Amino acid sequence: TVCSSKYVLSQMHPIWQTPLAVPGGDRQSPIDIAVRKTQWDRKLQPLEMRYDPRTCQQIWNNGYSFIVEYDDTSDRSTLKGGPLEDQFRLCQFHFHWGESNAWGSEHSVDRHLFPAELHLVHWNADKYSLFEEAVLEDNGLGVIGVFLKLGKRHEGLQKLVDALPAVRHKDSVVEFSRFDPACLLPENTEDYWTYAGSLTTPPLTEAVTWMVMKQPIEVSHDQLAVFRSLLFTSAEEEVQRSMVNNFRVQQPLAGRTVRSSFD
Ligand SMILES: NS(=O)(=O)N=C1NCCCN1
Ligand SMILES: [Zn+2]
Repeated sequence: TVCSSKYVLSQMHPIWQTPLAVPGGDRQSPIDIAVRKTQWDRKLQPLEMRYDPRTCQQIWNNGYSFIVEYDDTSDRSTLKGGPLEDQFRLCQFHFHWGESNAWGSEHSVDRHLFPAELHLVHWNADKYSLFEEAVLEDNGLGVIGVFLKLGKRHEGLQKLVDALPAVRHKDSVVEFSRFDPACLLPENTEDYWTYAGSLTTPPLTEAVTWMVMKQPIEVSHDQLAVFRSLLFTSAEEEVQRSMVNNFRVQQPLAGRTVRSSFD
């Protein structure tokens, strides 16, 4: 359901100029994952990602992040298993990052923030026929979150990093093909946390089953620096603003349980 609650105007998001909190929303994201309060669910199945690199279409700077978009008009890049009861289609992936390596991720683990976080966004194609439909339903979306930590250069990410200067400004788009998003997953995809949440950027709808990977991937300082060279602003704007700190503030757990697929 679309968040029908009234917005609190007391706080505004620094980038979207929309309210931060969506009270009346009791399943908002992101959250801190307090490990000692998570509950192991031994019935959680392994996640099954089957991505076809040929469905990769383009990279787009939407003025908040850079989005790598996939053709989701058929079941060629799919996600199922884990906590999901249906088959979901990959529609896009994007990242959130900070101006410094000390923060940038949306979720945290025992309050530990990572320099960046990857979101692979999928929608329930068994129940709905378009992303725009699924985004309004409580079982409509499945987002995989992967933390990025500073370390060795990520060879698979480099192809994406090399394309970023072409989408430096808001509203720029560049063709991007044959990119396998599976290369951005950690070796261990069996261990994850899952909870019922929301989108962290508008429309902020409470439609998301989150699956946050326990194991981060490693990227180099130089690769993150290229993320930070992107701009929130379009080429025409007088004042250029660096695309950094594009994460939402954490939201109340509001009594939810975060389950783990591992003990
Ligand atoms: N950061 S997030 O939760 O994935 N938010 C999204 N909002 C719009 C569509 C895709 N994703
Ligand atoms: Zn995101």
